[in-house]
Amino acid sequence: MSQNKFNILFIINPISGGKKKSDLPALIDQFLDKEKYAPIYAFTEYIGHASELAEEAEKKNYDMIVAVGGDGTINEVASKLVHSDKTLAIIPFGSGNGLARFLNIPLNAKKAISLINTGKPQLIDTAELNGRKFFNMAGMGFDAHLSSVFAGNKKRGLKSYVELGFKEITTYKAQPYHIEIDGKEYDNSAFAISIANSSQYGNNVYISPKSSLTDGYLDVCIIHPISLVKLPILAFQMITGKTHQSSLVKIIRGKHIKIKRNAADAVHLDGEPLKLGEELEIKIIPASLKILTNP
Ligand SMILES: Nc1ncnc2c1ncn2[C@@H]1O[C@H](COP(=O)(O)OP(=O)(O)OP(=O)(O)O)[C@@H](O)[C@H]1O
Repeated sequence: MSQNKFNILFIINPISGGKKKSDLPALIDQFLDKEKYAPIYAFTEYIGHASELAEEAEKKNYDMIVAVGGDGTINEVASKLVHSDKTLAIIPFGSGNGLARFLNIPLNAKKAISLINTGKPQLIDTAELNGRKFFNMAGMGFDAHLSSVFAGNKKRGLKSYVELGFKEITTYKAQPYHIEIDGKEYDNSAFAISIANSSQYGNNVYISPKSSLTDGYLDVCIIHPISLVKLPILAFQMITGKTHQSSLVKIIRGKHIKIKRNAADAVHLDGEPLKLGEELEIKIIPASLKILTNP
């Protein structure tokens, strides 16, 4: 590794967003400021590999680690960089790119690479659910169910995600939840509950338009049970960033959230599904990740 340049590791997910990335190192070589940075490239080979590479890199002489992929790849890499002095950067290559869009990182690869030359690191809040980190959004109910079905789907990309969504939404039933937010209790039946650190799921679909990554709070977004005829209204409110004014969604800010449901079920952390038990505990970790943003 270089002694007089910034050492930068690119962790590249070759399957995210359904886009090929074999020629990406050459593109990075072309657009990265080589006077300033000494780049190293690593392609992930399996689920969890990005996390292993980031953990190793955190202990080594790297100054910056770049997650090349979507929110799932960022989650794996960033989970190992919470409270680290190393900077995380993003080249968005996902299906949704929720965190990258929120941070205003260009979706164009050349522009995202150029931003690494000039961008400024900023500390953002991160969060954890039952001890597992998330950075953009966690959720349960329909969105976790959909992530879980999408993970088993052969096709990636936005089109297949939307197609699956239409199919699954017709049969999904709302669930009851007991929710405690900073000591205050609520009993709700919900179609889905999203715990928002940023404002959007990805693809500029906003569940929590007023969320901030630097306010020290999470937003608990409870989507009320909803009939199929009202779904287009909710979809319109999400696309136009109006869910904070919607009667179909209740948004409550909090730092420490406990949720009890009737049975073990799916949750998602930044779009990656897993099955967890009935009791979920979620906490904000304020100003805990150094990340490159677009000034
Ligand atoms: N070589 C690989 N083969 C199969 N899966 C991989 C490989 N490398 C990484 N993964 C997994 O790919 C999954 C999807 O990645 P990611 O979330 O970044 O993309 P996406 O789902 O297309 O985008 P987004 O989360 O923005 O919608 C992650 O769970 C990651 O662990």
